[in-house]
Amino acid sequence: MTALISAIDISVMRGRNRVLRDVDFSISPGEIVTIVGPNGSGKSSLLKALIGAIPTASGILTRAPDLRIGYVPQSLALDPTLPLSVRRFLDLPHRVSNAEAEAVLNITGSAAIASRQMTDLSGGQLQRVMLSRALLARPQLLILDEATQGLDQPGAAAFYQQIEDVRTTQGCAVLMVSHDLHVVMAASDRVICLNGHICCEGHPEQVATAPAYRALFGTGTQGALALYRHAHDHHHDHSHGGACVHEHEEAS
Ligand SMILES: Nc1ncnc2c1ncn2[C@@H]1O[C@H](COP(=O)(O)OP(=O)(O)OP(=O)(O)O)[C@@H](O)[C@H]1O
Repeated sequence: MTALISAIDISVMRGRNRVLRDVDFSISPGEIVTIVGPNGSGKSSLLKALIGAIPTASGILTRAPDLRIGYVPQSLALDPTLPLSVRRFLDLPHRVSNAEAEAVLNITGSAAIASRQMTDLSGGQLQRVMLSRALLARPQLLILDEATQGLDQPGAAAFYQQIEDVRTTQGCAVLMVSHDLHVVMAASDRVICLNGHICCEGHPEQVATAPAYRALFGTGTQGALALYRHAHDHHHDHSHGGACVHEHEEAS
């Protein structure tokens, strides 16, 4: 199957710093891939490099010709004094027909809130509206950068379920950055752990049972905290399929 995006050995500079090195990555049509990693580990930089928003410093990056990408941002800064309904929001930056708007709002279960003000929406409703707008592009690849920030755990789980449904019905691939480890593990085909480089990747089940993953994330719902204290003192096995060869030193 031809990859939508493929990266071989890429590195990325932000200012004078090399924030990503030796990254091999590809995503196939219909696949759900999640990137996890500590703050500052280069997750957003990788997304931006993959879509061409920032340059790569070395390596080979290939995107499928005319690749259609839908993007769901982390959050949205809205002027609370400016009236803006959900329906009008979908017209930004390009006007869309009522039929198109209805179709995407139906997909995300947001049809009932079409006339509501954007500033009155709950966090979960807002994410669904932003997902609706991303779907207007009829994306082959949907990209979400920490799209569930601010949602509680049930809210995040429901949103990821929605993403899985969208993948099934729309047939798009999904690439997302997330901190909700316990919920994304269930919803992803492949998980990539990033910390300036790919430290570990594979199918969630394989990654979840790998000793290195447990050392990174712990086994309980608070395991995510371990990630932030992760000391990268390990060797790498870049083969796909979840094998993580780590000599890991876990703080705490
Ligand atoms: N515009 C920029 N100019 C210079 N350095 C930057 C820029 N954007 C990010 N960086 C640096 O690049 C590194 C990676 O940042 P990036 O935002 O990709 O990480 P992240 O894993 O997405 O972090 P977080 O989880 O905190 O969102 C960080 O050290 C950050 O300070």
